[in-house]
Amino acid sequence: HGQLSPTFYDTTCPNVSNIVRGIIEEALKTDARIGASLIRLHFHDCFVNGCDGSILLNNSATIESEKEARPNNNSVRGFGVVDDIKTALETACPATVSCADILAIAAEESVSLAGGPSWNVSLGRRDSTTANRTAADTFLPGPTQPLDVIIKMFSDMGLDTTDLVALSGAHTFGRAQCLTFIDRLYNFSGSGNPDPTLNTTYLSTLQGICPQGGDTTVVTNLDLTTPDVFDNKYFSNLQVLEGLLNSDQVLFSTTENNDTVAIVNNFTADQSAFFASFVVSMIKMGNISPLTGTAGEIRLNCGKVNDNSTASDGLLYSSM
Ligand code: HEM
Ligand SMILES: [Ca+2]
Ligand SMILES: [Ca+2]
Repeated sequence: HGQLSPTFYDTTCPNVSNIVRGIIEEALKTDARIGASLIRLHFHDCFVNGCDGSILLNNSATIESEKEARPNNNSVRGFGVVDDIKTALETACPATVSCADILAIAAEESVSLAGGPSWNVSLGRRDSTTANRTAADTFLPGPTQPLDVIIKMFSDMGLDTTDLVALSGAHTFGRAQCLTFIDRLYNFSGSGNPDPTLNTTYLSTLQGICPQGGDTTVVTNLDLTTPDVFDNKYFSNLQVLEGLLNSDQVLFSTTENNDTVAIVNNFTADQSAFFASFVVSMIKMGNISPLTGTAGEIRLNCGKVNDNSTASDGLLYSSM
């Protein structure tokens, strides 16, 4: 994927990163969670037909929006901020920066604004003219899926176990709804009991937030220690059985012969090792099947495919 390059917009939109950063900074003033929501959009874009902005398309006559796929529906958020970024970029550099690249840049700026690493984002992706809801239902991992299945889903995307553990570290910030982990609190794997790999104090806290028969759309912090800071506390939480999702805790509590435990221990002991791996893995994830060159288009509105008939319609009518 040598087609992508960190200097792609250097002459056509030299300020692109600062513009994206400025809008996220503004949004963070009223929504501490927005950075987390934005990086998740990039992940859910890249795992479905590659990093092509497909997740941003709304339903239309030709589009079955990925927004309504099971892992996304009533869950992914941040579309308004993406639109604000797009509007600002259309003013600064019209028809130049793709929506797929906006997600990649927003992911990096969000991590860096939350205290995590900065990196040079590879750029030059173009936007799809299609979406694939079935692929979103198929390829996005779920919080109750077994570790071996999640490992396989990542390896199908060219991401190894180190990438999986590093990228899971994005759960160092952001929120999750009760419905994504409530089985761990009352009826783990149909046992009628809580998950034994859940710290009992944390269990009581979570039972208070998510009572049986209560509103399962209530959200809580993915990282109970530093909920809005991008750091390695996510990994130390796993060591004391304070991972929120089953898919988080199994990285440490797995009884299979997986190398994820050693990686969690390494990232707990050494935050700079986590940051370095995270950057490598984000660049790898951002390289999944991009559209480049003249493939796809630069969408003018991230929610819909360009209407290429408008110009010729105008000509048609004026000549009549
Ligand atoms: C390893 C497999 C993964 C699973 C099973 C998973 C699952 C989930 C679930 C269930 C939620 C909560 C959704 C909700 O309650 O509405 C969530 C949130 C989140 N995920 Fe993941 N995730 C995974 C990997 C990743 C990766 C690779 C990233 C980014 C690199 C990521 C970033 C996030 C962030 C930042 C949030 C919080 C979003 C917000 O607050 O709006 N996740 N994830
Ligand atoms: Ca996509
Ligand atoms: Ca944190």
